[in-house]
Amino acid sequence: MDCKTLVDMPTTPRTTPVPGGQSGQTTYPTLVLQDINYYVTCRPGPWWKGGCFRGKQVKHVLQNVTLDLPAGQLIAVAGSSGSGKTSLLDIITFRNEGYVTGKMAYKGLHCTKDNMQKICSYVIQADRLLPNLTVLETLIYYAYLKLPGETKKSKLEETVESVISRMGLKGVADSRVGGAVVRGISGGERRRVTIAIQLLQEPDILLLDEPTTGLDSFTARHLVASLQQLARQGTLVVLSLHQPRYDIVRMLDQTILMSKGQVVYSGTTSNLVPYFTNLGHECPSYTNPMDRYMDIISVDHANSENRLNSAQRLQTLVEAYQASDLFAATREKVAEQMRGNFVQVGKSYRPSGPSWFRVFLTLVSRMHVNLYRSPMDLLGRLFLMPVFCPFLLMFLGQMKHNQKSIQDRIGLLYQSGHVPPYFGLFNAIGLFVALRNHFYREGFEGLYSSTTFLLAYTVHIAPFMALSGVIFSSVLYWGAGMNPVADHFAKYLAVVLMLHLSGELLTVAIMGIFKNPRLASNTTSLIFAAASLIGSGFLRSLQNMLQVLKYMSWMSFLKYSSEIFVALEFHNLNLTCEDQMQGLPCIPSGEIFIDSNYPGALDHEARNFQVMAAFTVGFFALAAVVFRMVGIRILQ
Ligand SMILES: Nc1ncnc2c1ncn2[C@@H]1O[C@H](COP(=O)(O)OP(=O)(O)OP(=O)(O)O)[C@@H](O)[C@H]1O
Repeated sequence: MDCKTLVDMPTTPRTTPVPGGQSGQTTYPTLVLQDINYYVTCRPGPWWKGGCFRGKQVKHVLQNVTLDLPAGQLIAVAGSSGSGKTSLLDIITFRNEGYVTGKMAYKGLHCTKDNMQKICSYVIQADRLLPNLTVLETLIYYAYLKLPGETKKSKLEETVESVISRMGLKGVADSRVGGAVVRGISGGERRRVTIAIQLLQEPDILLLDEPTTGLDSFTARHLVASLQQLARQGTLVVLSLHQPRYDIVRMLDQTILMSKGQVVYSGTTSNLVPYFTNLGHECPSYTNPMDRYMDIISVDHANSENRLNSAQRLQTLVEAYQASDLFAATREKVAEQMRGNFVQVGKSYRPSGPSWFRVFLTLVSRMHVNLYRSPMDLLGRLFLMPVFCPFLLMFLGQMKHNQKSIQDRIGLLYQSGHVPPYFGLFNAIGLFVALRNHFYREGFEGLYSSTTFLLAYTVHIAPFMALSGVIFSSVLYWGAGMNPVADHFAKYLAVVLMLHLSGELLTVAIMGIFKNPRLASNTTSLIFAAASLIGSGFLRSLQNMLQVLKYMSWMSFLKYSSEIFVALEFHNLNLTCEDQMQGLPCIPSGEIFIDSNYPGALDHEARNFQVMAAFTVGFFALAAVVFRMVGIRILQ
């Protein structure tokens, strides 16, 4: 197969008319882009070479891109790395970071972020799926998140089944998706699941960024064939491709060739060879035309002479395209659509999505199932904190009622205040990252807000946290022989639970700022250490601290938990003086210890509980604000 067979390729029969089309003439809806220019600002060089001190540079990523993209055809945007393919798809879906000029319209309506989010689905390069769910479960959960609230269960399952068979996933419907750590379905199947998710809502426009990257030739061909079929059913399918193989090129109805942010060719794939041959760039026999044309439109950076020659050739090709009849026809079509003179198909925007409550329940259920399916994660969340108790008990044993036991009690209370938030941190670092990445993708699609996500996360961890906290507190409290009053134990447990939850929520908030989990972990550890140093009073008496540190200690949540712990443990505690150290006064009762080290702790109990609760709620609010302000990261 070679260039000749590509010329002979039949052009797509466009037979399905849409309402309003003139008889005998097919008028598929078209997405039109008019004079799109895209600019991004970037630093000239890295910061360690002084980039921070030089002014930002403006990069012209896309230049005067005018395209008409009709539905019903499989359209590919091809070009070498950095040619602007992803940027073009980003602009269509309003995911771009920089500044855009130009116009975009679909079905007679100017495109806005809101309406494009509703009619357009975007398959990014990476597959972000929860590894422990099966293919069927993944799609069912997405159906609950995407389809209108009134959709009946039977209809929802029918939709999922139809998408599964369209994407050829029947054989793996009950297989685990898997990921980097857990073995699951193949990479190609994962790609198809990602695409299937986007088909649940039957989008008008489906964009795919390099969907064949990393796939073997058979899987890639199968995937593109599925997309071709989808396009034939009337969907506008645009995919970006690096350097497609010949069998894939043959399936493409339209090809857009890009280089350095400029369109070098846009038209039918069958016209590709005659077009370039006319320009004096023949395609030798037995050559993949896409390889040939990709070579001639790329800028060769091997040396300055090659660079100059290839850049000049590119410029000539761009000018030739802009002077061609092909481009004139495109401009005319686009201008006509922009004038609104074409058939108005009407607003086919989807009905509103599911209710907030349905989305919330779906998220909680999905997070639970994902956790239950991973025994190690589940065991870690439940038992890592309690496993710490035997070590503490081995070290302390049953506490006595003598003078030395004061130090033991301080050590025990110190650990009681530190272990729960630190294990909250470990849990968040281990288990939140995958969910966060998932949220970035789904949040971008507008499926739910950051507050809904964080609320679902908090509700899903609550039972595990409660069980883990109850085991930890019971073993430590009764095992070490702390103040044996049921009421005191209940209050101790409440503080442990609040500390555990606060630690996890603060880590989650920090992970909203730092993408890198290790950086988030270190930052949160530092905050905990600082809070302990200035607030707990276990490392240094609060009475002897500098005044400024005393003021700062009010900001430490460990100040309040420590006061509660000390009041609970030392209240009504009688101590013997038999082991009194020479030169040191005997402390015969817990009240004396409280008065000299934590004055007023007994009276402040209610206030301390309220502040602890406020910190817990505050950390949740902080996480919600951070995720909202920092925004949803674009993860390709
Ligand atoms: N936000 C941005 N900041 C800086 N440069 C950017 C930004 N977005 C795009 N670019 C630059 O614009 C050019 C086109 O990028 P784009 O990702 O669209 O290319 P591409 O054709 O999709 O490449 P690839 O095939 O490697 O994914 C590149 O040189 C890229 O560095």
